[in-house]
Amino acid sequence: MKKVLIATKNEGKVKEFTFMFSEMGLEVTSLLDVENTPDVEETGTTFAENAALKAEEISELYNIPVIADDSGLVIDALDGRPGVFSARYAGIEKDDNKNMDKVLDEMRSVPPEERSARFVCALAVARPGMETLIVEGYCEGEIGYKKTGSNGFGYDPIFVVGHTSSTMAELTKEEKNKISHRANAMAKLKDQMHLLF
Ligand SMILES: O=P(O)(O)OP(=O)(O)OP(=O)(O)OC[C@H]1O[C@@H](n2cnc3c(O)ncnc32)[C@H](O)[C@@H]1O
Ligand SMILES: [Mg+2]
Repeated sequence: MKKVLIATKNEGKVKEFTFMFSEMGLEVTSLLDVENTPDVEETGTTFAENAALKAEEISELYNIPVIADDSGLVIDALDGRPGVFSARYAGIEKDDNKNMDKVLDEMRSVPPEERSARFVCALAVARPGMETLIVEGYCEGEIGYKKTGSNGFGYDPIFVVGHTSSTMAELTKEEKNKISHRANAMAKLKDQMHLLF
């Protein structure tokens, strides 16, 4: 089975990419499987810039095609925060619970009709000597009032999926991998995969 290297150290992402790429007959490896890989500095101001930074640095290092994901939660009532700072919103320790508590606290007096938000996922495919390909996927929803559900990862327990009353963390992995921002970005990548691997 052909392998694809995802330039991520996020276990939640690795599980979802493993599920979605296996449907294309591709096996996933990630930076969790490789010793002493660099932490790429995410100095970009957009998800796409950060995804490209991660994919290009790792592709250059190993001289192979690499995919990277930069993703996060964009909340309208917080002027788009946490955005590209989603991982470290409550501090550099990247604690999902603290991140969610900070968002719930900042949103505590925001009325129901103003709690709209979206997940964004930018995927970058970097190949030695070739132009980097970028696709983006989105998932609309709103911020709940408490953490509900135990599936998924990150901000899933406080994100109520649009037109449903379920949080992303209440969906099964099959359901999430059909409607998420990551699934929507993958769908755009799917018809180009034969060119890449
Ligand atoms: O950079 P890599 O190594 O991929 O790992 P990371 O966790 O730092 O990843 P990002 O920089 O892309 O930050 C993503 C943040 O957005 C959150 N996030 C991303 N996708 C999510 C999803 O599907 N559900 C919930 N939260 C998500 C996640 O918890 C992180 O806090
Ligand atoms: Mg990161």
